[in-house]
Amino acid sequence: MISHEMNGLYAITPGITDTTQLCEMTRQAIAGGVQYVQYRNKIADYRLRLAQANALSKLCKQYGTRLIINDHYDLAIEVDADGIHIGKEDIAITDARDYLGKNKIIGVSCYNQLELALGAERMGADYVAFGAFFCSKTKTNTVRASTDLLSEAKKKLNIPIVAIGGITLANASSLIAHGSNSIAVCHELFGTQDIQFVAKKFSQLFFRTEQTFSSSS
Ligand SMILES: Cc1ncc(COP(=O)(O)OP(=O)(O)O)c(N)n1
Ligand SMILES: Cc1ncsc1CCOP(=O)(O)O
Ligand SMILES: [Mg+2]
Repeated sequence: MISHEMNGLYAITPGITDTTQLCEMTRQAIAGGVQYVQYRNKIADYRLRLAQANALSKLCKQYGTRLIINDHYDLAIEVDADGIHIGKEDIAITDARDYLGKNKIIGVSCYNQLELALGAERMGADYVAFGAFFCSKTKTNTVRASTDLLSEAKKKLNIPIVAIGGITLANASSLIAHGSNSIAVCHELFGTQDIQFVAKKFSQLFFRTEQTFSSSS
């Protein structure tokens, strides 16, 4: 387990087959201030996943942005990504750690369950993710998480918290204010004409929310 400050915008890539387009969209997101990129593609076959993950790995290394691979620990190793994100249908945390080693990031989906998050932390997760907080256009089979859960989790966890699911520029601030260190976004970021602009707007929310906190405390 590595100790790192997880902060800011976490981009979840859209499931598209055009690798050049995927890289250009991701490059724009990084230019707008994205701190973490998650390669998530549920429709690609092995060859396309490998090609896309390799291309994103090169891109992220070029800009010093962390790349997380969704689901596939073997792909993360293959492309020398910074870590993986796993959920309830994926590899166990302890097995992932054995394969990836102590220097890689392991993120774990905890849906709307604090108990899962406490267990994930004990097993060596580097961050936990809660959600969906809102209705997601990207993933429909989700459970709903609340800001109360975020506040409770903030008190009990020592590792960073990521919020995900239907997050927009209009609803993100309340998640940050309730203790989310990072917000993971797909549609609101990649479904727009000006990805760089939207990424910048999301990134500014962190700065503003933190400023509001420190000036009022
Ligand atoms: C940051 C982040 N949080 C949650 C998820 C969802 O993971 P999972 O439950 O394994 O579902 P899939 O994404 O695999 O459909 C995530 N990918 N990233
Ligand atoms: C992977 C995942 N897990 C819960 S919601 C979601 C999708 C996030 O994408 P969007 O920001 O478009 O809702
Ligand atoms: Mg998964």
